[in-house]
Amino acid sequence: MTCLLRLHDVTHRFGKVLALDGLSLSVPEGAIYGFLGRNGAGKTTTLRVLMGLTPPDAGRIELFGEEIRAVPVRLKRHIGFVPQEPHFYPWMTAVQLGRFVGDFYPTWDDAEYRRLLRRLDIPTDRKASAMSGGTRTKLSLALAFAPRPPLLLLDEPTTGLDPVARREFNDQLIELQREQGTTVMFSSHLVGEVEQVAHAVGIIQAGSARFEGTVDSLRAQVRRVVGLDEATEASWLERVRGDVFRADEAAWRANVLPPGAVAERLGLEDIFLAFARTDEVRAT
Ligand SMILES: Nc1ncnc2c1ncn2[C@@H]1O[C@H](COP(=O)(O)OP(=O)(O)OP(=O)(O)O)[C@@H](O)[C@H]1O
Repeated sequence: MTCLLRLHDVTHRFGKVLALDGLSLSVPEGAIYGFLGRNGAGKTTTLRVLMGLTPPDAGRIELFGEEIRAVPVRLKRHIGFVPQEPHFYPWMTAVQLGRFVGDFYPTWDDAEYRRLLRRLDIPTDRKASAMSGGTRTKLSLALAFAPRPPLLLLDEPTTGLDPVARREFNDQLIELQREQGTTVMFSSHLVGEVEQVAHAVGIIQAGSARFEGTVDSLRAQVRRVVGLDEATEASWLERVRGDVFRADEAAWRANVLPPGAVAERLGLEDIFLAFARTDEVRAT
């Protein structure tokens, strides 16, 4: 698997708050990578590091095959970004915004931008201030895809959209990603959404990666062990450490559980909840 982007042990502090705590992750080239974490887990800080807006205190970044400490402007030009809440000059129309944003990108493709506006049903002559939230979010997608960036970062882009608009947005993201072959990193705290769009998933908690892999491997590997009595639980959990919670199929079948215990399969929602409550899952 070729990775377009890797973070190694990246740390960032805001004063006393340790926002990123030795974060390591790998984003496969050409995939949609769902970056899942609770509020405050460190998703936005990670994306800001990748946009070159927040230089990390420590750690290494590998991006487009280069190893760097912080993301320089020349690489930023090859990264598209869709923010949580897009802010446009309210008096500009979609066409005017295209001209404005296009000036920042040497690879801006105006014909592609016009095609995207038509495709996403975005009015060309209406001011941004008169667009609905859903249309503004789609506009930020068109602006992000028009320069055909090899890497696109989306920071909880569907926040504030109703379920229908969210589904439409995500369907369009999947289609455009497929057409252009873009590598996409998509942050969200909505498990169902990540399940819908992502080929690979990274779960971040308190600034550290807790899991990385495909959605299927996440389902196959993570289980909740029930049926342990208190005395067994303490010694057994100590003995097996994290392995059993992240074992492969064969290890599960090899019956590593103590008598009476059962390893339950979980839905993705429950897996995420289990990761969020550190005491239930001993991973990594
Ligand atoms: N500018 C800042 N100054 C101080 N602390 C900050 C700042 N930005 C973020 N933090 C803190 O860093 C941690 C990570 O925040 P971050 O915004 O990256 O999380 P997030 O996963 O994106 O959360 P959300 O889903 O709520 O957007 C949090 O504890 C947050 O309070």
